[in-house]
Amino acid sequence: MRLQSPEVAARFERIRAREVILEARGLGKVYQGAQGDTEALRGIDFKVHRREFVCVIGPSGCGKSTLIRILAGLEQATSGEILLDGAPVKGPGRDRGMVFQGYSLFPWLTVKGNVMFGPLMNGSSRGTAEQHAREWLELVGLSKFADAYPHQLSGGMRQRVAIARALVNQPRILLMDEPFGALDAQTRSKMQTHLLDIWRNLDVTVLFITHDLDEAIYLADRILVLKAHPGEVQELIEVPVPRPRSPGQFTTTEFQATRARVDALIHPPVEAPPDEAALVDKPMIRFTDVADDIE
Ligand SMILES: Nc1ncnc2c1ncn2[C@@H]1O[C@H](COP(=O)(O)OP(=O)(O)OP(=O)(O)O)[C@@H](O)[C@H]1O
Repeated sequence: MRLQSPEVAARFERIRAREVILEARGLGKVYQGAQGDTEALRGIDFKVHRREFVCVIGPSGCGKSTLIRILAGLEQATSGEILLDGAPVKGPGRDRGMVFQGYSLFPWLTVKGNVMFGPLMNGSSRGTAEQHAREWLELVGLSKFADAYPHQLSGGMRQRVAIARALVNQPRILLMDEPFGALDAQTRSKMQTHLLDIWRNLDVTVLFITHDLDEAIYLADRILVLKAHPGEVQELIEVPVPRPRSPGQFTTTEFQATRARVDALIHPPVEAPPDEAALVDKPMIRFTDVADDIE
């Protein structure tokens, strides 16, 4: 079945024609610990183009967080390198904005203060920092809450502040590590749509880690599927769902077929161990004497 419509194929042609912003070359990471070494990543190669939205997905322990921490310059690779705009990443920098799952806002600063923090640290005057903070808070729809403190906001609002705080420095790339993972389903869905709206209006490339297949397909141009032990690239999939995206697309053939494909990669069928059939016939241990009638 042909899944990519001519329009979507043409869109990927255009993306590929854009410059490469981020490139991983033979990236590897081995953690050394008292219990021995853990190879978290091995031979990771991929390229991300300007204004592309790439989601990273994979089973627990496949090295997603390690990868994003190396991209952020918070962790050193043991082999290979990361190039941002062609230059090797050697440490943290303003060219990368980070949004994590945990609300990493400063609780003692107001919403505006949190967003102004980066520009002030980078040498902007108070006036300029405040003006930029106001612009970004307007973009994320939080102008009215500029003087509120983080504890006065809902989880979704706090993540919007975190996005404004990351974007105010005008990074080349936004690195997002399960940013909506702690939100309830409804808020999460609103935040996904909100993020797409923001991204559409900006010259920013996004690398977004998630556990959630639907989230990855809804947001991404391409999905980088990793496999675990060690973390290696399994596939880099072009999402055939047209843009602009809307929640109504969740039921489309393209969406469902992509979902089945990624799901099969992440959860390959497991062969039952030879003695599993015997287990099924064993009696269950009972922890209750009450209400046999529920059976
Ligand atoms: N600081 C560390 N020291 C030793 N081993 C580590 C460290 N951080 C991660 N690891 C190991 O590296 C591997 C990859 O971990 P990582 O947290 O990057 O995976 P992940 O895909 O983000 O996992 P999850 O989806 O569960 O958050 C795992 O086996 C993990 O135990």
